[in-house]
This record gives sequence, C-alpha cells and structure tokens, in this order.
Amino acid sequence: MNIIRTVRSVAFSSIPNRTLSTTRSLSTPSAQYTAFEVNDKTGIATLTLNRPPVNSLNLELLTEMRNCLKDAETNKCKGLIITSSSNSVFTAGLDLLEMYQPQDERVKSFWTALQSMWMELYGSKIPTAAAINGHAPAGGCLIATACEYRVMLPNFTIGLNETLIGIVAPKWFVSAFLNVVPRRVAEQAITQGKLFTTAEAHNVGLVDDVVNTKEEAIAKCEQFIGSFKNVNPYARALTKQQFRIKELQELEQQREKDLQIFLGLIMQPSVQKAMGIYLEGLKKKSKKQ
Ligand SMILES: CC/C=C\C/C=C\C/C=C\CCC/C=C/C(=O)SCCNC(=O)CCNC(=O)[C@H](O)C(C)(C)COP(=O)(O)OP(=O)(O)OC[C@H]1O[C@@H](n2cnc3c(N)ncnc32)[C@H](O)[C@@H]1OP(=O)(O)O
Repeated sequence: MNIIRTVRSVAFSSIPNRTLSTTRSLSTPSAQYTAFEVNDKTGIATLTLNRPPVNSLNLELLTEMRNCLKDAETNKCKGLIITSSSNSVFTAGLDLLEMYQPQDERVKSFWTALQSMWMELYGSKIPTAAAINGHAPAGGCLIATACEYRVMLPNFTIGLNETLIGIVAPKWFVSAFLNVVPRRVAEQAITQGKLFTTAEAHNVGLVDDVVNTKEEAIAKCEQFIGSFKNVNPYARALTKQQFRIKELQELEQQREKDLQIFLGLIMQPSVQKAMGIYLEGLKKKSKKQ
C-alpha cells in the first residue's frame, strides 16, 4: 500500500485531536486556512476548511485548497474528503469582501484561483466526497457538487442563492448542479436563489445521504471511496472524465472570457450596491446574535 508522506496541515485548536494514530499530518508554514491529512491505513486524504468564522473562500483559501487537491492526486491517495472545522458552516461560499469594492489585480487573481480550484476538484482522478457538516450556500454548494458524493448533517442549508444577492451563478456553477438535480428543479431553485434544507436537498438528490454527526459523515464518505476498491483506478478515472470533460474543456477554453464576464458583472454599480446591502444585512444579523 502507498504510504503518503507529503501532506500539508496547520495546527489549530478548533479541530479536536484525532485519535486515529495512523493519520499523518505535517505542519507547513504556508497552510493557513486548511488542514490536510492522509490516513496511512486507508490512503484517504481529508481536507478540512478552517477559516473562521464561516470559511468564506478568499484568494488564499482557494489557493491552499488547490494545492491540497494536487497533492492528493500526485500522491495517489485512494480518495479525498472535504469537510469543515466549524460546527455550523461547511463554507459560506465566496468571500464577498473579495468582490465588494475590489482591487483590480487581487480580484482577478481571486477569480482565477476559483476557476483553478474548481477544475482541479471537478476533474480530479481520485474519488471525491463532501462531508457537509454545516451550511453550504453558493460557492459552498459549488464545492459540494464538484465532488462525486455528498453527505450532509441535518438542519443546515445548501443551494445556489446568487440571485438573492443580485449576482448570477456562472454557467459552470449551474452545470455541476445539473449533474445531481433534475433540470426543472435546478432551474426553479437557481432562479429563485433557493437554499434547500438538508431534508429538501436529500429529497431532490442534491445530497446522497443524511447522518447526524460529522464522524458518521466521514465514515459514509470513506465507505463511498471504499466502494471503488475492486475497480481499476485508471479505468475509473477515464470513465469519470467522460462524464466531466465537457464542462472542464468549456471553462479551460473560456477562462479569460469567463473572467471578463465576472469582472464586468460585479463592477456594475447596481451589483456593488446590492452586495453592499447584503453584507450590511449579514453584519447586522451577526451583531444581534
Ligand atoms: C450573464 C452572466 C453570466 C455569467 C455570470 C458570471 C459571473 C457572475 C458574477 C459573480 C458570480 C459570483 C458567484 C458567487 C458565489 C458566492 O459564493 S457569493 C457568497 C454567497 N454566500 C452567502 O450568501 C452566505 C452568506 N452568509 C450566511 O448566510 C451566514 O453567514 C451563514 C448561514 C453561512 C452562517 O451564519 P452564522 O454562523 O450565523 O454567521 P454570521 O452570518 O453571523 O457571519 C459571521 C461573519 O461572517 C461574515 N460572512 C458571512 N458570510 C460571508 C461571506 N460569504 N463573505 C464574507 N463574509 C461573510 C458575516 O458578515 C459576519 O461578519 P462579522 O459581522 O462578524 O464581521
């Protein structure tokens, strides 16, 4: 069996120490917002998002995620699980502060990093699974739908709510959503900006399973990844690619255009205004709690 040695991690207090003695995690100074561990026994990698309070996806987190995804694949991990160190938020999606009154160069790097991370995850050769242990709006849902399997804890929400913020879910956000949800359900939900409760998400197939604890969620993901143990990894990867190549090629060929559309949209004064109001609302709500 492959024993994986190259791992990235950060030591942070919000994640309880794993009792699993076979889990290897090394500290690297560059990992600020993620922990990346590989179980030497199963060969399964776990990428834990850790950017309190809500794991909003900024340039640095997206870059770290991509590096972890690459490491998992380069080291031929048996599979990859994505989860969160928070008890209530998987990820709150894209960091709105990256898009609100942005700096020119940074916002370009930010969107490019999102494209790269998504292509790495969506096109990953190894089995991927999301243990959704909290809310997963917008970009959170994007990460979940890029994985091959999703398990969620009860009483949280997931969906593409962009229209409610006055922005548009890009085509590649929508196409990944369409892989798991029937077209009519998807069109209605995304135009409404609907956030599904866990139970609703399970009902429409947006998540595959619902369990009560994070440990159970991780175990379910491991089970999913384990289901490929008798399958040739090369044959599996090429077969997966057949299902996903179209979206990947489309984005790869249109990266610059996609970036320009993104910039053109978010820089519109009406969009900036809507985002400002939305952020203000979030801050007011947060202060009340
Ligand atoms: C024709 C056009 C074609 C193509 C289109 C091309 C381009 C389109 C252009 C743009 C596309 C952009 C796509 C965008 C995707 C996104 O992901 S946008 C982000 C969407 N996310 C949300 O709406 C979630 C917002 N957050 C929440 O609902 C809640 O925070 C929560 C349910 C996730 C968690 O709730 P709580 O635990 O109660 O936490 P608080 O709400 O109190 O938040 C704490 C703290 O965090 C700040 N915050 C929350 N979310 C974000 C965020 N996404 N970004 C930045 N900051 C966030 C919140 O303001 C609080 O801050 P403080 O008050 O503590 O400072």
